[in-house]
Amino acid sequence: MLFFAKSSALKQIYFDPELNQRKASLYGTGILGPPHLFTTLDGDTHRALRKALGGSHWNIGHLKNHWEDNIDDLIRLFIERLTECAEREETVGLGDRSAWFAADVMSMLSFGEPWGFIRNDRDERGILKSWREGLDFFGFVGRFKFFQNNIMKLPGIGALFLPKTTDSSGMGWLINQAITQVESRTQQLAVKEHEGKKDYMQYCLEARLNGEPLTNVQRVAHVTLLIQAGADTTGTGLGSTFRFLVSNRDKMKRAAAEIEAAEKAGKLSTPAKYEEVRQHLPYIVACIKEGLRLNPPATNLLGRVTPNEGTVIDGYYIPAGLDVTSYAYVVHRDTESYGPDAEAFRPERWLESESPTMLDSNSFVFGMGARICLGKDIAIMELYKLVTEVIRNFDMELVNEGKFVVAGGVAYNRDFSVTVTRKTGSAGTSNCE
Ligand code: HEM
Repeated sequence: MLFFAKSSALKQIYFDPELNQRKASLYGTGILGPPHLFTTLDGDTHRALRKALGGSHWNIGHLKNHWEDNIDDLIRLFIERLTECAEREETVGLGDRSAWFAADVMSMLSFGEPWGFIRNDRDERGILKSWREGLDFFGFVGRFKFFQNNIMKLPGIGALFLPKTTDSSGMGWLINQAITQVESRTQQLAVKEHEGKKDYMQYCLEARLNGEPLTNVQRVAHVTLLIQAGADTTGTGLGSTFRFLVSNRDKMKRAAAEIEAAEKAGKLSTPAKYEEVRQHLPYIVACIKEGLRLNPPATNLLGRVTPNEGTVIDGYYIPAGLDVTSYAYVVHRDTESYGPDAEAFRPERWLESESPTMLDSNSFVFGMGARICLGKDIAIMELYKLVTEVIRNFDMELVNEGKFVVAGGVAYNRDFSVTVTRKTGSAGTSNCE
């Protein structure tokens, strides 16, 4: 695989239709069931599937109209739990807690109700722990095709490594839930139309691929994908943004001052709405962009295959049939795009830039082109709102910076913890890990 480290290669790799006719095989198709959007390699098949499953319900406008109030409820609960931590003077595992929040949002969007990560103050059913424990293995199998195509297919061997739907926790339980919920909703729909707000499982059940409903296995694969793609990715973006701010006191001070000023000017609801953050809190938005730039949660090799006649990327001729990729963690540190201090957490760069749209268009956080993340607007809404509300309500002191861990193409924050003090009302520092 050829790896391109400069922003200048991104558009050629990810927007050229010829290059996007095929994803590279290390996307690991087939380890956990049938190909879904992310693991479908062929460009035409992907296009049809994306047409079937995409739509305006993924856009910010729909989220604002249909889901923002529900996300607000989860944010209130998050703040309530954090306040209890402050009162008990405990250390808060803010990296994990952020991932719990994102997992609650995704379970709510997928099935209509959150699974209770925040309410019950825990990694519900050990889903995130199980996800993280599986990453190295899935990374290994995705890259070592011989193991995937031969060893994994030996009788009884695959079952040794893969989650089981009879498991009472972890990924096995998640898949079991997807199967159960898809089955029971399908039975309900056979009797009467879906009533009330449509969740994302419902969109999946209503999707038509070339005029036909998805098969049952395709439905289950996509419902499972919603949680897998949207929980620990957004959770990592949240955790990293918090960690960079807590570790850079001057930046945190500026962020807090911006929120306070907007609050005094009467520009913020409680919790702050997405649109208010976008319009009135540019520094908070810049902090989030900078956090995602330095700690991109989906640090995968997003390989594409060069076409039959070969191609030119970033001035180099690349022959046919080669895997080519960029890599967010590295391309986000390209000094030609971000300047000599590209390694530094400096949100100001997003505000000072003479060409902010160029900076935005070089961002590889969510991928690019036809395969760009479908859940981008969901993630951005969560980030804007939760980062604002936590900083608005709490002073935080770093206890343990922890580690940004990259495994199997995604990343998470391990052992990042803080103490929190409520800004208004009863103060206290706080061990809610
Ligand atoms: C900060 C959070 C997130 C990051 C950094 C992220 C990043 C990415 C990246 C890099 C891709 C792959 C692009 C490629 O293969 O070229 C992707 C695909 C995808 N993401 Fe996200 N994502 C995030 C949140 C979400 C959320 C909340 C959802 C909601 C379900 C989601 C759903 C998906 C789906 C369905 C795909 C496959 C799209 C396709 O191949 O057509 N993601 N994401």
